[in-house]
Amino acid sequence: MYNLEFKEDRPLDLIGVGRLCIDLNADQFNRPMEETKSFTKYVGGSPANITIGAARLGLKPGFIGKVSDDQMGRFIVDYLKGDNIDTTNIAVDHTRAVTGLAFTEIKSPEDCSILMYRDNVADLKLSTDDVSEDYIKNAKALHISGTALAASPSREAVFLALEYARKHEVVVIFDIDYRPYTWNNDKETATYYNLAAEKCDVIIGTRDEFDMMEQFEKEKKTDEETASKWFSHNAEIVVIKHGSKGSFAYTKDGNSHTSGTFKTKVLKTFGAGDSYASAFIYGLFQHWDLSKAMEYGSASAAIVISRHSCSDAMPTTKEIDDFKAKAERQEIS
Ligand SMILES: Nc1ncnc2c1ncn2[C@@H]1O[C@H](COP(=O)(O)OP(=O)(O)OP(=O)(O)O)[C@@H](O)[C@H]1O
Ligand SMILES: O=C(O)C[C@@H](O)[C@H](O)C(=O)CO
Repeated sequence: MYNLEFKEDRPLDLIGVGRLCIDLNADQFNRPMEETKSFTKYVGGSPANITIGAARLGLKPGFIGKVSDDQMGRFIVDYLKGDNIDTTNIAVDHTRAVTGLAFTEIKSPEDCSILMYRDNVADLKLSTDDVSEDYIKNAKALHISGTALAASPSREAVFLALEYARKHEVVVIFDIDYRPYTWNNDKETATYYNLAAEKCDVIIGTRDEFDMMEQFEKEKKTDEETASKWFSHNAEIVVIKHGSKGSFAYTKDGNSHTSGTFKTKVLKTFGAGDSYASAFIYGLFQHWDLSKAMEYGSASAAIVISRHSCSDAMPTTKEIDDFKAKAERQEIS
């Protein structure tokens, strides 16, 4: 089992921190973006997606972020309000910064990519002035996304939020969320990721993302070695995702868990990580054992990758329960 203490008397369950952007998902599938004629607009940004997913499952989330002072910024805030997400700590930029755009390309169900426009984006202008200690101390958990560490002043805002969270015994969940195009070089990336990850209680990432974080080590680590490294800091749970092969989770008490995947009709692969994370985190809030939380994450991911969007596609508990009841399991391969 794991040792996470959520302070149950606090009004907010989970505060997301970081990227609020717009996904523009290709309407014409199975072709390169050069041939795409139209896109559908959705709210995007990994931390936004995870927060929306948590709200869809019935948690009470908040968000610390910054949006552009235009129609896109207002679209994002209105959408979050529609999911009963507290938006009181989403600041509006006044420097003419823009909303990040994530154009998605669906060449085939297995060959999807994301073209991200990230210059002068409002989300990376989040500053320490936008981070409220009172807001954070009223939450059970804080969820941070690694990409928010990519540039100042967002970087410092995240570290301040981390400090407040640790001071007030707020559980910190770190989704590595490594997006190379947002960073200047690998060494800088790993430096900041390590400084943040060392303070977190739960770390979720793919094997490649952990390899990036651990690049200063003498040699590449196995999943077990990765877990034990982060247990030597503050981690209670380490989750390592392996795409269609499933996921592995480790707890500080030496136990490990594996989860296979659910068979699904894949339309696009992106969104798997965010939907997995939101449902896994929901499971932690229910104090489920890790295998059950991982299974919930896998089911949520299987639903979302069969749909066109990420945020809009985030399922409710009923949708996940119905899906699981009908789906066939593919054990870990
Ligand atoms: N093809 C698939 N079929 C069924 N389930 C899948 C598939 N791909 C991923 N999943 C599920 O989603 C989870 C997360 O996927 P993955 O390991 O690709 O994370 P990620 O790289 O963070 O995702 P994303 O593509 O959203 O960035 C997996 O552990 C698995 O449970
Ligand atoms: O995180 C991003 O900026 C891209 C997301 O908006 C997109 O939905 C995705 O890749 C989800 O994993």
